[in-house]
Amino acid sequence: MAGAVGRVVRRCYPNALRRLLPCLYRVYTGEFLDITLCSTVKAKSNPQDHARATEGPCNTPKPGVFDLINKAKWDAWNALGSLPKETARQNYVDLVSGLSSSSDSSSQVKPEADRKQSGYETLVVTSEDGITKIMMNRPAKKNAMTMRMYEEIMLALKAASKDDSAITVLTGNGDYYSSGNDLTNFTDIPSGGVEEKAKNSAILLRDFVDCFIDFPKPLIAVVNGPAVGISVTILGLFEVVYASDRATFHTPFSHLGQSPEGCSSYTFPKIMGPAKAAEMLIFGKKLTAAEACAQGLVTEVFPDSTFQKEVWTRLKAYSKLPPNAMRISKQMIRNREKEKLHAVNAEESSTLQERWLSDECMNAIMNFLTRKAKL
Ligand SMILES: CCCCCC/C=C/C(=O)SCCNC(=O)CCNC(=O)[C@H](O)C(C)(C)COP(=O)(O)OP(=O)(O)OC[C@H]1O[C@@H](n2cnc3c(N)ncnc32)[C@H](O)[C@@H]1OP(=O)(O)O
Repeated sequence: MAGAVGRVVRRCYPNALRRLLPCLYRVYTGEFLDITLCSTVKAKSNPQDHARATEGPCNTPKPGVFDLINKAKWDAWNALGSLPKETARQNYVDLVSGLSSSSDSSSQVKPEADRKQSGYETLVVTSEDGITKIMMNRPAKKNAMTMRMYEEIMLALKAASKDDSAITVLTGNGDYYSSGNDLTNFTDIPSGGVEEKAKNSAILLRDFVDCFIDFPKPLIAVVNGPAVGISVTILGLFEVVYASDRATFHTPFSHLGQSPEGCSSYTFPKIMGPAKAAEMLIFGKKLTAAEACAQGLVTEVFPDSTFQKEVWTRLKAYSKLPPNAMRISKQMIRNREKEKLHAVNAEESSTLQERWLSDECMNAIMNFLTRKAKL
């Protein structure tokens, strides 16, 4: 496989790639590298430096998929790879010093005044008025979803499922809701090569979508701007989707050599009928908010100028409804579908694992990374 891809790369991108992406070039041409730079950058301010500093490279079995907290810790520890112990120790000391000074200052704040949950790097999570709001927070990158963001959304959902809020909201900071999967995710190749990368990504994708399938409380998407890829497909697993009239809905999987995920191969035909679903999922037709609403993917569209005000007023009213009644009603609507959704998720994830290794997919990603293509 690596040989075939290498031939395509050598033929199509002989100079640009050598100049722009030396790491990627070596990986795709078969000279697999341990890209320690990526691990080192990630290791900065990472609590797992503690484990790395005291115990050395990751040496314990990977926790199960539902053990989210330990799995996140394990992934972070494992990602540090061969970072020198001394560097890991120093990073850990820096992190802990930073934490203790910030906790000193937060003790000055009245407890009820600050409901913001810290510790997230890619999200802002707040809990107020019976609503937990999970906001994707990489506005300069159009809220593209990094591996870390997937992990953090899973942790935030897990926490929201147990907190005292009645409803949970996912939204984006800035002009985009989300541009979908961060395409640079594919450049951080482990020592096992692209096959291992594809396998790990498929596991993460499956875990991520499972969290939405199993989420027990009403889940609301506040789509503040354009939405692409996986940020669109998972909308079929939300109870309610409110959109600004600036939002668009785009699933360009064929353009990227990929295939649908987020259970959309099942939920979209159910929601909008097979013909409309095919236009989106096979041909990558981009829908306006009004079109998405007409097809049942979006609940209601609001003018952008009044979007936030109108939506949050509505949500605050909903959040005062009896929470147990809302959970039970959600279960009744969703539960008979759950088994099917988990099976669809497993199948979509394993199909994508193969797609990511295809020349079609690798070429599309490299075209984006070398600035030859945008959606
Ligand atoms: C565990 C793995 C699970 C994978 C699940 C499978 C998921 C599949 C998908 O989600 S498929 C969809 C993937 N997304 C894309 O292909 C979008 C790519 N981005 C674009 O085409 C454009 O950036 C845009 C149309 C979204 C916005 O264009 P524009 O308004 O001109 O802005 P910029 O392009 O200048 O973007 C600003 C800044 O953000 C970076 N960026 C935006 N989106 C992504 C992205 N998806 N991945 C990586 N980087 C992204 C862009 O490069 C710019 O960065 P810069 O300022 O140049 O450093």
